[in-house]
Amino acid sequence: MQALTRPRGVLHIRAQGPEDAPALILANSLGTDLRLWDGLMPHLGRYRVIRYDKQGHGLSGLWDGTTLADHTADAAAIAEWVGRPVTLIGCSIGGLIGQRLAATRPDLVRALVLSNSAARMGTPKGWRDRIAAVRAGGTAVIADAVMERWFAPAFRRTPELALWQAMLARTPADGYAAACQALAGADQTDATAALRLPVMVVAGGQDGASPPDQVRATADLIPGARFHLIPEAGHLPCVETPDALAAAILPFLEDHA
Ligand SMILES: O=C(O)CC1=CCC(=O)O1
Repeated sequence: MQALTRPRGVLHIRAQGPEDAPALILANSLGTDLRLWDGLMPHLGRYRVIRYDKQGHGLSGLWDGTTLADHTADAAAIAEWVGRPVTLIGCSIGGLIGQRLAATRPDLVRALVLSNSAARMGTPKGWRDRIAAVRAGGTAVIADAVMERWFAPAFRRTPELALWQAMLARTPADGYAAACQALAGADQTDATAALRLPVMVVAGGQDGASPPDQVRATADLIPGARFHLIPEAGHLPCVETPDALAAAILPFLEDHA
């Protein structure tokens, strides 16, 4: 277990792979911890891969965490700890963190992979409603509805669903609400349109949280961005279709990481 000390708390990180290999940071979605990427890891053996639990999730503490800037500062600290420019692969809010990191600290980022992410996600009212629900009853009360947003019907019939539901239900309400607050205030549209680095964008054809058209629209903002649709995937292709995700992104990583 590894801890990265931040000025006001500690992040749980996990670094794997050859120390001098091209470095990847994997940034999680809302309500998940670094196990999100377990299915993709066997495909990333030739890279130095750093995973982490976002503030308020998994084993990491919660101190700021209510703005996208707070979460981006954590990602920047991890990239500085790595000591060389990284490729950030971000899922959902993790992709928003990547967009902001590339916009504000281009010295730290070689390339970006945005999985099921967009320059702006959801609506402020939608996030406020979700915050109210988890503050009143904990993350367990939204777990059934969120599983429908995360996963395509075929995956929802597997026994594994219960494990992802448990991960969400065990996310502390304060940490989850803080990240929802960050999402409510996040709009990277202009900054993302100004990005000039290699970017690959992946969408899931059955994504109930960030529909493919919205993901595609974000790819269209960025000159030269590659776009790939995984028709059978929902919001978390790294969980549902890790082989298809790897097949899509490995050539990009080979070119740019
Ligand atoms: O839980 C959801 O609705 C999906 C999601 C939105 C932002 C994020 O990171 O996950």
